[in-house]
Parts: sequence; C-alpha cells; structure tokens
Amino acid sequence: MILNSPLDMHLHLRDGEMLGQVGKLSAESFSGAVIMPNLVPPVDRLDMVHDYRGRIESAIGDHVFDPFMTLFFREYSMEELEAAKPHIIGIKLYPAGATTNSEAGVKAIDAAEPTIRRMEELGIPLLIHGETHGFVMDREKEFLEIYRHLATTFPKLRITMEHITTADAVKLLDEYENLFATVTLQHLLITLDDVAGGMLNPHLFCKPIAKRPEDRAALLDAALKAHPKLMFGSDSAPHPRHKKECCGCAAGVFTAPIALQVLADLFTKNGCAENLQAFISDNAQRIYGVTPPAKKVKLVQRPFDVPATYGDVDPVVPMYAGETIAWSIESIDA
Ligand SMILES: NC(=O)N[C@@H](CC(=O)O)C(=O)O
Ligand SMILES: [Zn+2]
Ligand SMILES: [Zn+2]
Repeated sequence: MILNSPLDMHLHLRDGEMLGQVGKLSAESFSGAVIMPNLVPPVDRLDMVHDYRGRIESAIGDHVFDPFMTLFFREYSMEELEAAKPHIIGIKLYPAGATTNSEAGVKAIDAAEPTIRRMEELGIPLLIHGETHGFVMDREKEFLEIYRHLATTFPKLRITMEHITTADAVKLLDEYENLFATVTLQHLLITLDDVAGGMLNPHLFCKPIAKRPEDRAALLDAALKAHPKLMFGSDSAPHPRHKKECCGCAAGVFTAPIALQVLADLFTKNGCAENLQAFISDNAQRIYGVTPPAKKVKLVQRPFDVPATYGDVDPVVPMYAGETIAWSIESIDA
C-alpha cells in the first residue's frame, strides 16, 4: 500500500528535549502536521509561533515535513489576527482546565465571541477541544450544544471538532456545513474497557476519555468510509514515562511512530484500504486548502516489533509498546 503525503491534523510535538525525541518520528513518515500550541507558556503570540516553528525545524533536520502552526486561543485584536493569518493554519481553543496545559484557556464562550467573530471575518479556522466540565463520559456530548451555537452564530467560520469520541459528534458533522472533525487512532480502536475495565492502563488514558463500543463503532465507520469532513489527527501526546506510570497520570497517548502501520492494518482488515488515502491526507488538503510536500510512504504486511520506549533522554511509552503489529513501513520517498 502506498500513501501519498500523509498528514497528522492534530499533533503534540512539545518542546526542548521531548521535541528532540519525538519530532523526527512524525517528520520522517508524515508530510505535515497541525502542531498544537499547548506549551508552557502557551504559544499565543506571533513571535512565539515563529520561534517554535524554528525549534521544530531544527529538531526534524532534513526531513520533508510542513509544520502547520496554531495559536493558543485568547482575545486577539484584528491587527494581531491579520498579522498572524499567513503563518498559522488556525487557532486552537481550549476550555480552561479541560486537558493538559489548558489552564490559560477560555473560561466562558461568550467572552470569546468577539475574537471568534474577527476570525470568521478573516477566514481563520477555529480548532476546539470540545469538552465541558461535566461528568467525564458526558463532557463531549454536552459540548455539542456549544458547537451548534458556534456553527450557527458564525456560519462562515470553519470549525474543527478536535479528537471526537462519540457517535453524537459524528452525527453533528452532517448537520452543519461549517463543522469538520479529527479523530485519533486510539478512539478507532479502544473503549473505556481498554483503559479501565481490567488492569488500569495509563498509556491509553487521554482526554477525551475513550467511550462506549457504539461510539467506537460510529467513529470507525466514518473513518473507514473516509467521511469527507473527517480527518486523521493522531493527538499523539507524549509524556515522559514517569508522568504516565504514577499517581496522577497525565492524559495523552503516544502513537506517532505506529499510527500509519496500524491504520494500514485497520483499513485493510475492514476491506477499506482504498479509503485510507482520503482519510490520511486528501480530506485535510481539501478542508484546509493546504498542499503538503510530496512524500510516498510504502506500507507492507510484515510484522513490526514496537519498541518498549522511544527516546533515550526521557523515554516515552508508545501505544502497543513491546507488542508486534502486523504492518510495517517498507520505504519512504520524499
Ligand atoms: N489528548 C490528551 O489527553 N492530551 C493532550 C492535550 C489534548 O489534546 O487534549 C496533551 O497535550 O497531552
Ligand atoms: Zn484536546
Ligand atoms: Zn491534543
């Protein structure tokens, strides 16, 4: 199977040593990625975007890879937005406290609307971590009301529902023209049972938490048919092992180095191999109007032993650590 210019439309590359460990892992096999801004402090000024982009470029070396940068949502003036527009793919809104490094996020959506209005005027997409502060299994479902409100109040605004995890969110995609979504690898594969139904698995703990079998089925169905408004976004979110295997485990699943192989397996097994290209790149190119650098990734059905950890400074445990997956990357042409 050959994938042309695979894109990861939701990726955490972190900074410093962690960026040094994980940057290349995405940059070698993906052609580009939407880079999340939830650093400490958050990337919320244009000079920070430029600096962060520079650090990403040094970390990935010669790899052919476009980092599509984002700003962390706060109140922005028209001047700030106009200056930022050519350098970002969108602005990422986090409800305050909803997930890792989101403390500086939005406390009330009403207060955010003047900036959102300016984004609509300028054609800057809004990317959202869509969870309320309700009961953990209901947070995304409750947030769908806010998506509806934004989609109708700002009909020209392109809104991406990041990392959707519920059948209800899949349905909402078809109700509003200006709503799009990303979905992760883990949410196509696991349910809450895999996280907490038996022995607790901290490496599968992420926000939003994995949901019910019927949610997974709806997500998988939409991905396998390459729903035209759905894009792959790994939400690969590396945390050092000691932050995962501890009391007070950080949220995030690290999937970047195995995502393409596992997707090849999943789509092939389900008889939908021909739809993976749209899900992994073509939909995102059309939705965001981006043209990533050419890269051909050849995948073959040959067992791949997933390392127990990646990185030697502050090792990170990937999904399927120490297990054998059925597909491997055979070659990458850029
Ligand atoms: N998904 C996660 O569980 N964690 C992400 C943040 C996010 O995307 O919500 C992280 O930055 O670690
Ligand atoms: Zn998130
Ligand atoms: Zn994320």
